[in-house]
Amino acid sequence: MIFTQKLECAWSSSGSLLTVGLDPDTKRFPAELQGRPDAIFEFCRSIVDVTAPYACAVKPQIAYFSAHRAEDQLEELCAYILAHHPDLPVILDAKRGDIGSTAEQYAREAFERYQADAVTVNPYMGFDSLQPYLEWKSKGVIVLCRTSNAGGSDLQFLEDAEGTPLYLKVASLVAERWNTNGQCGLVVGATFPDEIAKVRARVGSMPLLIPGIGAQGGDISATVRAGRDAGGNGMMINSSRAILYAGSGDDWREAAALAARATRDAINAERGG
Ligand SMILES: O=c1ccn([C@@H]2O[C@H](COP(=O)(O)O)[C@@H](O)[C@H]2O)c(=O)[nH]1
Repeated sequence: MIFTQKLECAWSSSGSLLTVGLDPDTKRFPAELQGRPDAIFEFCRSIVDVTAPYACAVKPQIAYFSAHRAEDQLEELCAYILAHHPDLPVILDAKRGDIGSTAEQYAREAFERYQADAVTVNPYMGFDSLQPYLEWKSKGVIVLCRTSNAGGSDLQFLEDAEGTPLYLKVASLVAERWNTNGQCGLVVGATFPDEIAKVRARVGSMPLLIPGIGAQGGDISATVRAGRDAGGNGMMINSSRAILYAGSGDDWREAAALAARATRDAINAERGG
């Protein structure tokens, strides 16, 4: 099954647009995991098990694994998710971007080593830098467009001679020229709901990965109003820290599950789902 089909099935079976972000910060782990060599895997595995009923996808952020020489734990985690939650899409947040020959290796890493369903990529080296990912026809390629951080405006808001900002040029390029196989999505931050609406207006029903609710303070209602597609779906709304670290005591699993459920419900309240 190709990524977009898997995502549509997940939206429908879970009734959720929430993506649970896996940003395992070892300093914030509960006491029971401190000092364990497999702590990163065990933390993420538990989080996935307890939040999966409330999620349409999970998004491991690769830096939290590679910084701790824990790529093997990411590999094991992705294999675990595939075996135990086969209907839950895995979006590898790597934000890759490099010349084609190197991109081929990054694509293999994402789709073969980690078996991810989709990967995030940076468009600023142009089409040939994304082509190696697009050759994996069954996989999703999610392109940075209007990122959630304030500094994203430094470049993404630059306008061309007609007054079109760069992020909208990216949205149009992806929708009209690069998405020939229907496998692309865009990253648009929840901290910029007006821009989410402008992107949605340009790209039809293309899936949007929307980080920035929770710890970054993005408004859930404004995000859903701006980003939903004609069918009330179209979004993977990510929350990482607000779910992962909702509790720090013995009840950390239950706290994460409750936070995920509450976030799903807040999203659905606006969506009418
Ligand atoms: O524009 C972007 C693109 C990606 N991210 C990633 O999403 C999560 C957000 O974590 P929170 O704890 O929910 O703030 C993190 O992995 C970022 O690398 C983003 O925030 N903004």
